[in-house]
Amino acid sequence: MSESSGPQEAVTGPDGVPISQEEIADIVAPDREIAVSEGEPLVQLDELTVQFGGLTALDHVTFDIKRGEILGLIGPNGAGKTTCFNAMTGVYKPSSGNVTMEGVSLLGKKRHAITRAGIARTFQNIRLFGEMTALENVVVGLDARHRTSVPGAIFRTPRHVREERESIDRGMALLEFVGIADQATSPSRSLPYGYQRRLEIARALATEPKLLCLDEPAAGFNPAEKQELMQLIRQIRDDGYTVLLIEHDMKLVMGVTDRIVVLEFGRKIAEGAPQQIQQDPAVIAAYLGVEEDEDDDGVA
Ligand SMILES: Nc1ncnc2c1ncn2[C@@H]1O[C@H](COP(=O)(O)OP(=O)(O)OP(=O)(O)O)[C@@H](O)[C@H]1O
Repeated sequence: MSESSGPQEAVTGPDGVPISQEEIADIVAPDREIAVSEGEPLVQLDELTVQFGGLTALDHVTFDIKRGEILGLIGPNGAGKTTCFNAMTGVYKPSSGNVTMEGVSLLGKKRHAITRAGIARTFQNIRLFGEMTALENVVVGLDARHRTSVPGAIFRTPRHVREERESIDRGMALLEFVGIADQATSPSRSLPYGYQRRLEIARALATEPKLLCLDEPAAGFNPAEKQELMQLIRQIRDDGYTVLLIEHDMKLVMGVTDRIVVLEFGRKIAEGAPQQIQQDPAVIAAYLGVEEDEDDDGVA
């Protein structure tokens, strides 16, 4: 078990009775859609193209993200993976093509509207509010869903007080879900690196996304932490979320994803189950010449 992330003691309710994982999951995502329509496309990228001046970073890329799956997005450095995330989440404006979620186009929507539509993400470089506690960082994400007005907050109306209490309960449940509830009151910048990554995931989950996009969540992790992260990603999927994962670590990608899309020079070169991708000649060729590391890069 790594130093930065470990099993937590059983959570108990106000009456001291232990709370089950299922009960925690219900508090974490009360409105989540149970994967009744598992396998249906949730998000569809259709001929998505992003250009930076003369450079085509994403070139007519088409694929579906199916409800309830963990989809890996892989490719050598500079292949266009992050650009793809950024185009989906409103950071970059695609030059052409479309991104739809449940059939509704996300093009032209502002970032917060895309969050509200149900896409949340983490970043390659951790972006937390360093001075805020772990719990406060999560509550910020929850606040995006609140309905009380500014006067409501100033005059502390019953609704505001109720929402505040619910936020704290849900925030704690989310921290529990990602395995760092014991650090709730620590300033996020003082948390070990692995905990900060988990906190980012908890904060993204606070918005109750339909799709959670993880951009290299295992960067800087040791093998034990990677194992624990794989478990957490599976737990997130099993709890009814759909996950899009950009990750360089092939063992992790092959071990945790249901399907994989491979990009090279902005183009999709393969799509399929992990075993298929591992043996795909185009994928092997794309990774040839990429420096191989024991735990990083290289297919297989
Ligand atoms: N804001 C930008 N302005 C200009 N070029 C960009 C911008 N963002 C990305 N690019 C270029 O687009 C291409 C794809 O980059 P991108 O970051 O999407 O690749 P990636 O697959 O995520 O790579 P990595 O694995 O190294 O993170 C690269 O050539 C990159 O230099």
